[in-house]
Amino acid sequence: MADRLGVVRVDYDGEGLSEDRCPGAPLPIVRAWVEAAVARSAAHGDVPEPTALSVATVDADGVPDVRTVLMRDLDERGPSFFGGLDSAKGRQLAARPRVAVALTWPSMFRAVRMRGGAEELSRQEVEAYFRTRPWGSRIGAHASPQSEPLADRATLEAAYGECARRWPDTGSPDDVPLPPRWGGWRVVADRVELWAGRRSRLHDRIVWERVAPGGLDEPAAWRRSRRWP
Ligand SMILES: Cc1cc2nc3c(=O)[nH]c(=O)nc-3n(C[C@H](O)[C@H](O)[C@H](O)COP(=O)(O)O)c2cc1C
Repeated sequence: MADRLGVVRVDYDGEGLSEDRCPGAPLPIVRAWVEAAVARSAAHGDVPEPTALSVATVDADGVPDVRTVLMRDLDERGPSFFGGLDSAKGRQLAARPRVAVALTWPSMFRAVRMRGGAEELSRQEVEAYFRTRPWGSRIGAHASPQSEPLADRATLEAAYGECARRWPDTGSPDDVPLPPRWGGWRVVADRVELWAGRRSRLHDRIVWERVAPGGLDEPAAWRRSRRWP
């Protein structure tokens, strides 16, 4: 049956999520779901960007904003992502370091949500990641004052060409310096939710709420509960 947008209704038929599969702290299962999405992407191609992370911030007027980035790391401290420090997200996070993020894998009937604080990554962490990026992406980071008004496409390409001439590709990770206003953030979650779609919209929702300081891998820091779908 198609709905009003012409979209065929799908009865989500995932394997669900039971308490006995959920550890006392969320990291192991979040990581397992990310790894499963990455593996599925490689095997079936129906999860095009398995680490695509929706990042919601709040502007100075309290109006929410959201965009998609790529999650680049995930450890007990939280997921991290990169972008321009003076971009809209960068300015919003500098003024109000609160964030909500979501990973969504519709073909797997799974989603993960987190909310909490955002902390800026150290220059060492940013540099270490920047050096792993392909030359063209490193040049692009220099060429683009992200989120600023841009007159036309030609201006962007001219800026890229100028940076490419300035820092030619030598095959070394040192050929392009880290742009001073390019950085990254880590989400320090105080709430984590896993959603597993099931038949007749009777989905499983398991929530971990922070009750004490500690990493995403420390059961003593979290209280786990279930939510109505
Ligand atoms: C799949 C996908 C991945 C993206 N990855 C990043 C990223 O890792 N970092 C980034 O700054 N922007 C990324 N973008 C672009 C952002 O969605 C956004 O346009 C940009 O960060 C500027 O957002 P802002 O003006 O709210 O700061 C990505 C977009 C898509 C659709």
